[in-house]
Amino acid sequence: MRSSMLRSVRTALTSTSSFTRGQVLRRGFSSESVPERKVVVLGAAGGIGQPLSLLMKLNPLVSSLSLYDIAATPGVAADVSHINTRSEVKGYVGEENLGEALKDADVVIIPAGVPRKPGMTRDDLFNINAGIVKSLCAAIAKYCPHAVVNMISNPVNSTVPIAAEVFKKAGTYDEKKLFGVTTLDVVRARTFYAGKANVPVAGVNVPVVGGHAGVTILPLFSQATPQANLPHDQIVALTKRTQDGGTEVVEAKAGKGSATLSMAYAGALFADACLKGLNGVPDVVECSFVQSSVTDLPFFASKVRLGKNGVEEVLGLGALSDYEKEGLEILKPELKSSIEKGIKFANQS
Ligand SMILES: NC(=O)c1ccc[n+]([C@@H]2O[C@H](COP(=O)([O-])OP(=O)(O)OC[C@H]3O[C@@H](n4cnc5c(N)ncnc54)[C@H](O)[C@@H]3O)[C@@H](O)[C@H]2O)c1
Ligand SMILES: O=C(O)C[C@H](O)C(=O)O
Repeated sequence: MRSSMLRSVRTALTSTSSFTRGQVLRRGFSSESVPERKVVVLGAAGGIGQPLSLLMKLNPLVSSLSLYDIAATPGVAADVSHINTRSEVKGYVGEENLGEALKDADVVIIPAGVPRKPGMTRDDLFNINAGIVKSLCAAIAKYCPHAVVNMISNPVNSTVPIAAEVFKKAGTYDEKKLFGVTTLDVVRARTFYAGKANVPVAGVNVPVVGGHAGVTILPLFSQATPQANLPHDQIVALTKRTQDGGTEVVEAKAGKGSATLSMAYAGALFADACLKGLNGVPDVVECSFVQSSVTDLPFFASKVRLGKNGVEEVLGLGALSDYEKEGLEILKPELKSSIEKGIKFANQS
């Protein structure tokens, strides 16, 4: 999946046409049958939004790219629109234009909201971001109720349940179409594991389950491929580094926000997987925070098979090591309370 996306990016950068015949054939489409797909980025002028918009502009599966923010979108859209790739770009600014931005969307990506500063938890963002997400989701329910939603805004463990409640109230909830984006945890786990195992990162995969905050992020290094049989103390260190990956970036940025570039990469990777699923590409599997019955919690991140309707199958956890079983029990109370906080907020007003 990753190599095909890199291929797509390379092709987009080197081709004056939207996508090459070879690429179209590799995806199993005739050039006539590549579907039109509209992707919307809400918060497109932000630290994540800008590079994510760039990466979506490079994605040949996108035919229409709609960039929305409360400020500065016209400049971002004008800039990105000059890139000679398939999609037509439009920029929208201000709430009065949100409906037009969302209309006919296939995939809506939401990186709108404030990022952390050193010393903050993701939950400290709740007070501001919960309201932002709630109003954006109300607009999604109104203007593009069938779109696949990729939630990036933190705290993901609460913003996804908020979105679900907003959609339920509007009568548009489809649990197959709501995703919390946890791909950055997988990206980090792959990178850190490859470093420790001394294997080429391109061939590494590591499932990451649970949620997206601190101990709720549970990388399953026992299932990492290729197997490296790392000693337990190294697995513990890798787990901790993956759980604290966001904080590592927040501290290094020293007050200037959180991960933006790696997040844009991860967000583009996940949106690409959703588009492939919608287009009927078989065996597209990514980890994501979704409505789930894998544990006793109503939402949980695990491997998910993506298809024409969004989630095709939520996959189970597989065999866990004792250390991972312990991690699973540790994460449940925090994840439960973050989910409940989101549900309560959404139903308050
Ligand atoms: N899921 C993840 O793995 C992950 C990773 C990194 C960051 N994040 C989260 O993503 C969010 C954005 O981070 P960032 O660094 O891009 O922040 P940022 O402040 O640089 O950008 C956020 C953008 O959202 C816009 N915005 C605010 N309210 C809006 C609204 N009502 N409608 C549309 N746009 C609105 C702002 O104008 C700004 O352009 C944060 O909540 C951050 O914690 C999540
Ligand atoms: O750490 C953060 O606040 C941003 C994001 O959730 C991350 O994992 O980088």
